[in-house]
Amino acid sequence: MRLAVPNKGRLHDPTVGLLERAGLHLENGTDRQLYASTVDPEVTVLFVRAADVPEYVADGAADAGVTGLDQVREAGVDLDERLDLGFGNCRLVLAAPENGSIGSVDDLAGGTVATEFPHIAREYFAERGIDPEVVEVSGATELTPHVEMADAIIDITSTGTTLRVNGLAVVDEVLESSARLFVRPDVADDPKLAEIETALSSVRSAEGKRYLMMNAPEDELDAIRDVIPGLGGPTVMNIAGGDQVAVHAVVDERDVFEVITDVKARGASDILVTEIERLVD
Ligand SMILES: Nc1ncnc2c1ncn2[C@@H]1O[C@H](COP(=O)(O)OP(=O)(O)OP(=O)(O)O)[C@@H](O)[C@H]1O
Ligand SMILES: O=P(O)(O)OC[C@H]1O[C@H](OP(=O)(O)OP(=O)(O)O)[C@H](O)[C@@H]1O
Ligand SMILES: [Mg+2]
Repeated sequence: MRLAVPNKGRLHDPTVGLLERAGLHLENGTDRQLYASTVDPEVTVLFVRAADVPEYVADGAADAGVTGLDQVREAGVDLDERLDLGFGNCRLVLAAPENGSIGSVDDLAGGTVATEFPHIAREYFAERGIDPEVVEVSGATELTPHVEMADAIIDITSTGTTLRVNGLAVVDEVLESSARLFVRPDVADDPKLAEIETALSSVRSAEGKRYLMMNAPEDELDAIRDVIPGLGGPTVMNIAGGDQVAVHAVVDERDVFEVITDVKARGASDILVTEIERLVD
């Protein structure tokens, strides 16, 4: 199974980090290398531009890939989306100079729009029954309205800083995007893909969770159970030769503070909190 992942840019580090945490350790991936083997001899990673991932997968050079939904929509290829990976969250928006003449999509009839996403742009305008000229640029799109190249842009925004410092305001949202695992439909049932998917989603499931361990008086167990909002209830183990039990539970990170206070008040001791790398349901 070949997995195409971004070789640089915003999605590279989080993708490699996710593969590592999922246990798919890259064996020989260096900065300049374009492919790497992994601990699984059946899984190879290809490093390509985020924008090229959809084509690599669709053409069969790779079987699955990680990239933004925006890139898959722009490529116009037919891929199955399997997992939202929880990073690369951004919005593709139509934006125009603040306080200018473009206040709605319709104001762009007969106008010009600059974008790195011409395919998405043309589709978006066609759905709205207008046909502005779409000018393709390969970066610094936010500049184009200020040099009379375009009346508006369709570009990525996340914090909104780039739009703001360039005096642009959002006119409409075109697409909400994030990094996802995409596969070619004909490999959808491949058992290796299921393994990769389980590994990646186990990392996602563990995010924001903590493993809590404690000793507790056996006769307080019910009271302690009541205050642990665990995943399917805590695991309880007898400790030989005493009236204490060991209680283990998976708890939401944001509940940990309160749970510790509550279990301590019910006699728990030796409380340990650890991070969880992966959680396979
Ligand atoms: N500001 C952002 N916040 C969150 N995600 C983003 C942001 N900008 C881009 N992305 C996501 O990351 C993907 C890749 O963008 P990135 O900027 O890393 O590469 P690029 O500039 O298109 O390509 P390259 O660096 O190879 O020239 C985008 O398609 C989008 O899904
Ligand atoms: O809303 P913000 O948080 O400001 O993010 C938006 C900016 O991020 C991306 O650019 P990037 O930083 O990836 O630079 P690039 O143009 O070189 O791709 C995107 O093209 C926007 O310009
Ligand atoms: Mg970019």
